[in-house]
Amino acid sequence: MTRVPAASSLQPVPGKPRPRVLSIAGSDPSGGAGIQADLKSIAANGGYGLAVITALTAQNTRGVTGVHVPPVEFLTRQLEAISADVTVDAVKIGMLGNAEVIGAVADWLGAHRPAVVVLDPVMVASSGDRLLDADAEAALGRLMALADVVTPNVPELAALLGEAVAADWESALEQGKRLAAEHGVSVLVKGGHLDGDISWDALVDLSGASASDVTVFEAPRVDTVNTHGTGCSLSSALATLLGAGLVPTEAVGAAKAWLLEAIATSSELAVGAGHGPVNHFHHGVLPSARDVAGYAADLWTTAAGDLERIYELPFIAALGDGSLEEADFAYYLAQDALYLNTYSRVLAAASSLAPTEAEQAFWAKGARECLDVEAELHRSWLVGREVSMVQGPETKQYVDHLLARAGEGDYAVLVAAILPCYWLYAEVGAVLFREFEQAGAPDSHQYAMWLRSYSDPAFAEATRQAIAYTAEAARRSTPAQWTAMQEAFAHSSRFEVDFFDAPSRRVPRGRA
Ligand SMILES: Nc1ncnc2c1ncn2[C@@H]1O[C@H](COP(=O)(O)OP(=O)(O)OP(=O)(O)O)[C@@H](O)[C@H]1O
Ligand SMILES: Cc1ncc(COP(=O)(O)O)c(N)n1
Repeated sequence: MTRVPAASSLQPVPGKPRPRVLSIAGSDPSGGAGIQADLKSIAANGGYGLAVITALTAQNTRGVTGVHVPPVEFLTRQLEAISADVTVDAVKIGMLGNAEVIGAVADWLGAHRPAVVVLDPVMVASSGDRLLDADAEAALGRLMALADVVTPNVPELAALLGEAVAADWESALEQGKRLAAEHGVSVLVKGGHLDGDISWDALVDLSGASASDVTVFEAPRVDTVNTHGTGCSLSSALATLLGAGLVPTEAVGAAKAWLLEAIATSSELAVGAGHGPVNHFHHGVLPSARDVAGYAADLWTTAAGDLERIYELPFIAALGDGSLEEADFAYYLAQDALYLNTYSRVLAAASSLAPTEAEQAFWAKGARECLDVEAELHRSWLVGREVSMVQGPETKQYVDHLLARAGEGDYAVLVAAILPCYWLYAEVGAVLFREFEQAGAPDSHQYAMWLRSYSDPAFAEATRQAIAYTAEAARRSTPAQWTAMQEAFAHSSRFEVDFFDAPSRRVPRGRA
């Protein structure tokens, strides 16, 4: 009977379907900002885009030559048509034009508020043209009360507070904190309009979902004129990622990373002679959040073959029934301790490359725990035993592989290489422990303590998280990266088999 299930119980279950994201904004016929940018941004980030148009602009990359706001009754009719039929997961609000439009959107939100509301308080285009009547700025207060996150740029921040425009990043951030406190809303302060080599943004998060109230995001400033629609694109990506279930800091981090690449590759497009658009589809259309489960399932297919081989190893059979020679076990644990020391450094490398704070903290915690386990192995098992502490060939090839992937600096590929150690250990540990219990958990079993440590629920939970992060990295990867991830995972998975087999193959046999 095989002990390898068709799907691991640690795999992520299919997540939310593709989030349905509604943009309520103005039209930009040049396609770089407004509704047109929003729909591209939503699709690029894995959402399904809907659009209700508040206003038409006549504009191109050089500026706005006209604004037409259709009768507000028709705006309400569009909004009602959507809510009568579609469940909206997230809404992004952009250009509103005048106070009457703001009132209509606020009324609709009051009655049909989706779970996520991102408000980009568009006032003036980057060309300097007004997109909101000056006397309507105060009316935005009503909408802010209905939003989860407001995303002002530096001039908009000043206008919303009735203060002078911040001259530097520190003052802008202070204004962001004040705006958040005044309106009880999270604020994403955008520093795109400031000078300097770094383009700063910060999330002042009042949702309680983040580790801290203020998270600062920095990115290199791209030297380009193609910044038309960056604010529209960022807020739509944010709404999409929040709609997919990411926590606010993760959603901002992922949206900003995506936008940075879209700005950096904008010269691939040749649209207009002024401030050109960003390259929304630099990595194509992302698979939906639901597809994360598919990536984990693909990796499992690779791991399952190796797991089958692991269960057939004499070492595992003897470990399971307690008949394993002590010298073999000691050899295995000594190699494990040696392995864990390097594995800890590799996890620390993953932490330093991680795209989100949650992942950074997760891998750093793992790195720390490896050292604790290594120390415990020395204290409890290896003390007093005559064991060689020289890396065996199987250990060496495994850690060399991991260190090489860490050196390459690609987060997605590195976590794919890291994963089999969590996953296969958790699976093997759970099966051996279950069989030990089924055999009546005999007191005479020499390795019961080891079996218990790897069937620990906390280790299973960490494994579940590691799988989820790797699958999420796969979702965001390019096809070439995904191939490299599969390769890195397959190598590590194979090295796991060799690692478990090493005690039986070591030469000379006898004492460890
Ligand atoms: N040259 C740049 N290089 C890197 N990131 C940038 C650059 N310009 C803007 N950004 C980023 O783009 C996002 C939008 O910032 P910005 O402050 O320009 O907002 P905005 O004024 O609302 O945008 P828009 O240009 O659409 O009006 C922010 O995340 C900002 O950091
Ligand atoms: C319809 C519409 N909505 C928003 C913007 C702001 O974008 P930007 O400041 O990049 O011009 C715009 N120009 N047009």
